[in-house]
Amino acid sequence: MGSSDFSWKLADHPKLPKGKAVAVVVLDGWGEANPDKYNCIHVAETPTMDSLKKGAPEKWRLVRAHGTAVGLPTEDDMGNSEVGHNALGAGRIYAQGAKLVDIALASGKIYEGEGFNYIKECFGSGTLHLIGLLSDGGVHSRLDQLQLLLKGSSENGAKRIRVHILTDGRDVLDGSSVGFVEILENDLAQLREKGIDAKIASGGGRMYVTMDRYENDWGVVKRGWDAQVLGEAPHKFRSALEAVKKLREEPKANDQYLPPFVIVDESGKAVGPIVDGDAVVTFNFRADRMVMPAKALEYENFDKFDRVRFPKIRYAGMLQYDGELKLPSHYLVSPPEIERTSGEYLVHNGVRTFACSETVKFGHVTFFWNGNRSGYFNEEMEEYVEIPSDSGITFNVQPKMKALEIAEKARDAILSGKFHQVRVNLPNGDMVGHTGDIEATVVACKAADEAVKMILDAIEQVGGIYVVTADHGNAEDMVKRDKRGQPLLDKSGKIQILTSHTLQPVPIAIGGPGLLPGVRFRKDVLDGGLANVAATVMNLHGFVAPSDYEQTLIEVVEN
Ligand SMILES: O=C(O)[C@@H](CO)OP(=O)(O)O
Ligand SMILES: [Mn+2]
Ligand SMILES: [Mn+2]
Repeated sequence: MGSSDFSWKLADHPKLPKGKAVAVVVLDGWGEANPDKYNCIHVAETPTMDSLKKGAPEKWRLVRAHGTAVGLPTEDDMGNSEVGHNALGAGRIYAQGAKLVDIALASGKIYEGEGFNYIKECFGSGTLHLIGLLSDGGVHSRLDQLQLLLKGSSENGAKRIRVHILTDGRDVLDGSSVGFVEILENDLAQLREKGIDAKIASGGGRMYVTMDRYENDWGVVKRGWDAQVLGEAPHKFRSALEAVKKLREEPKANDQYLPPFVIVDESGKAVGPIVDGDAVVTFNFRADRMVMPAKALEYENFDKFDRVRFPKIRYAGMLQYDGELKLPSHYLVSPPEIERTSGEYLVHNGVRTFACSETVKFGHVTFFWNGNRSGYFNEEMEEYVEIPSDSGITFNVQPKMKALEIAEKARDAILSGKFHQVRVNLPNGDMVGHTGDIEATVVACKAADEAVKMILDAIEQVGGIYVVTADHGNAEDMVKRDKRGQPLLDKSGKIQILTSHTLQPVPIAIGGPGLLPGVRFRKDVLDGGLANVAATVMNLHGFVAPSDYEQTLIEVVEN
């Protein structure tokens, strides 16, 4: 598209009216799967979502939410919130961080870029620190990418390397941290044989150390800072393998929540605090949980916690994590250039928007929805409301979370008549699903269903339209399965709980009194995915989507 002939103006839809209130509801972690006792959505009472399903195939269908449909490298990649909401909001499929990093590593271009050259300046006398999530989950980072980066950095001049690991257990099985540490230790030993001084320097569980998001709890980032930068933590070990093994012996220990630890030498001194003259790379490609640590590492003025020491370092992200804040300013791989999102188009075309979730998912319907961009496009036209999440708990103890409060805000926004689009994310299925607590996840799904009902009732009252969908699966399958779909048992005969997202498709339902009677899902978009939703929603606002958007899922037939 030549910039000179570009216009934000969307063409009028030939048949669909403007001005209707459209509720866009995203159920986080709500996939479609066979009904059995590990399908918490099936087990839970979900009368509202069940009633929507009865509208199939004209008003209810499934869409793809994983793999290449959302820009991930392969069909074995489960969906996640970042790529899911990016696709929902942007209406196109972008090669996502995971894939862009793969390409940059495979071609070696990563070592020629501005970011690597920037940090390389420190390799002469400083240490290269790599901070990130240690697993092969592929949601925030990938082990094989870390392995390539270690090898490539050492071949490109790094002589002293310290890895600060975050254990996972959320995108991969709980307990798998031990195996990942073994692999990494093995790689580092091989580097040492080549004369590179390479070690693990600190660690901790991802949900307790470093990887908070949307400013829910700066204490999480501080614990990481203390271990990684200051070399201070309540637990000290001589090796990371010993650390994870020992810390996992605690009753109820869990990879996601391991306490922070530092690795010390024989005299008890931390082996790798970050000091003046060092280079630091956060090797996660996914944005949300890296924005807060990136601020701590990069901002001269910072008041979220006492950093004690703010070392003069050269810091680069694997990607740039926030396009609006340009944070961090140096990065190894350019992020996907997600531009002209549906949110930006709609405000240019007079659509007033309200978006809401609770803190842990707030950025999903704002930041991710808008292409990893913080802030409003147009403050006059948009209102984003964040309901504070509970912090410092695992959500199985509060499975209802703030679903009701989110629904109330959405209801009030709909009834106020001030907005054309009211967009929410209901976190329960996902956040509670990640805890692996099946009973609590059933309660969570019921709560999300009740929230959907409240929003649909408000739409009914104002004669509006609803679109109910999800960003990826999670709660619909809580057990690891073999190739035939049978639950897998561990050595002691217990089922292996699946805390992660899934490869399942997700439902999308449309309806409401404002929907013209002839509107239905087309039959010719068989492989429809989340990226097809933006054009669909634009139609429901009375517009035709831009020609480069993925096609709409709906058509209007004469009755
Ligand atoms: O919690 C997260 O960071 C991811 C899982 O790693 O979940 P979601 O993509 O749903 O945000
Ligand atoms: Mn999600
Ligand atoms: Mn999730």
